[in-house]
Amino acid sequence: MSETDVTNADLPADGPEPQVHGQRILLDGVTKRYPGQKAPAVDDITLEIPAGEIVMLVGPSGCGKTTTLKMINRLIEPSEGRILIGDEDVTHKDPDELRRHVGYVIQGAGLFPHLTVAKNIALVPRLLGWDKARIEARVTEMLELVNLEPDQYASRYPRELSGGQQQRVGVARALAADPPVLLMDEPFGAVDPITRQRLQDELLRLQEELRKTIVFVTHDFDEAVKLGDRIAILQVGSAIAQYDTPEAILANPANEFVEGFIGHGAALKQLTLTRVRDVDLHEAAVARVGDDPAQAVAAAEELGREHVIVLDGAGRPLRWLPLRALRRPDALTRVARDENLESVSLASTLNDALDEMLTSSHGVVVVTGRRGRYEGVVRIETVMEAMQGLQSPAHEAGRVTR
Ligand SMILES: Nc1ncnc2c1ncn2[C@@H]1O[C@H](COP(=O)(O)OP(=O)(O)OP(=O)(O)O)[C@@H](O)[C@H]1O
Repeated sequence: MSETDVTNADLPADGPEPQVHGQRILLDGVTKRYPGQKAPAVDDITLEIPAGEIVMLVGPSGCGKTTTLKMINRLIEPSEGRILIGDEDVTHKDPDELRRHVGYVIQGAGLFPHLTVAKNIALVPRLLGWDKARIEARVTEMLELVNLEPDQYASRYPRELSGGQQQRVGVARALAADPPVLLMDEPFGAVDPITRQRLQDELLRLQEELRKTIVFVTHDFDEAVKLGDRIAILQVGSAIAQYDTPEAILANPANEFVEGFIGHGAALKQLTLTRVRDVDLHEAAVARVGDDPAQAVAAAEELGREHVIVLDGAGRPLRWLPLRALRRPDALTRVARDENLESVSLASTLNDALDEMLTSSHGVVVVTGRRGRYEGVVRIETVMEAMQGLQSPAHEAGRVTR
């Protein structure tokens, strides 16, 4: 499967609440002093991370985000304080044992280059002594979970994958032993913006199913708003400037530091709070591979459209074709996939959709849903309308719903 095939599957909005598999994390008065440093890198942080939520740690470079994160799996030992996962104080637990139950994803995925994808994913289950059949089944399940075809990818080496695919394998590896907690340190920092947006969407889709407790470090406030159930905005020494939902932080920044961090264009950032699934999609003219081109043209003309979006047999968008390209009778017999087709998923934000439109200058992006199937299109007008709605007084007063 290529990068562009991968899109979100969305759970039905009215389905049962998925079970929470994550555990609460409590940092209780945690301090880290590095030898030879005058001030502590992390100074007495107390933070409760609720079970099954994504909490984003954001803040300027050097403020202590990574140190805070790495103390949770004791890659860095706290100097003072306690860390609880569930009800267990893990501050004095055997660190190797602890790390087998805490997934960890870093920038660039951190895969072992000399191990195949399957062996990378199997690492922790092997350390936990799972039998061969169980490990094999789990590797297949994990690759499917992150939208990589097991037959195609299991025996490859990391260098034979794109950056985005490597990052997916990194996530699969971190989840292989089904840990209740996942720590992610700028995991999508090294991939291009489009791949980054897709990986973010996939993480949200996974989280709908998995409900892990995820602590996620990022420099990028937009990423924090998109992914976070809550955001902790940190200042030097991991001092918490504000810890709240993205909506509350955008509506009521606690102080000047937070205001500065949010930066200008708060209205634009509000677009990050609105998902594509929350707006009315438009219908494009649609044709399927194998359809009669003349009929496709007639249908498009009836809708007053000059282009059709061609779908494959599984209903996934392949490419836009102008009507003049449909004059040949075999025009829809074989249609190649446009690897650069602008598309977003239902879980993407309107900000993502706007980004795609601005870089493509089409003014429209295709929306995909479950298993990458075509759902409709978002038009620039929809984004503009949403932006006007977000600037209304109700939103300024902070009554923003998600
Ligand atoms: N091993 C170390 N020894 C000494 N000082 C360190 C060490 N690791 C980090 N520091 C210092 O601790 C502070 C916090 O670093 P940390 O990496 O946690 O910050 P960060 O917010 O994650 O930064 P960035 O966003 O740049 O990755 C910084 O001043 C850093 O220089």
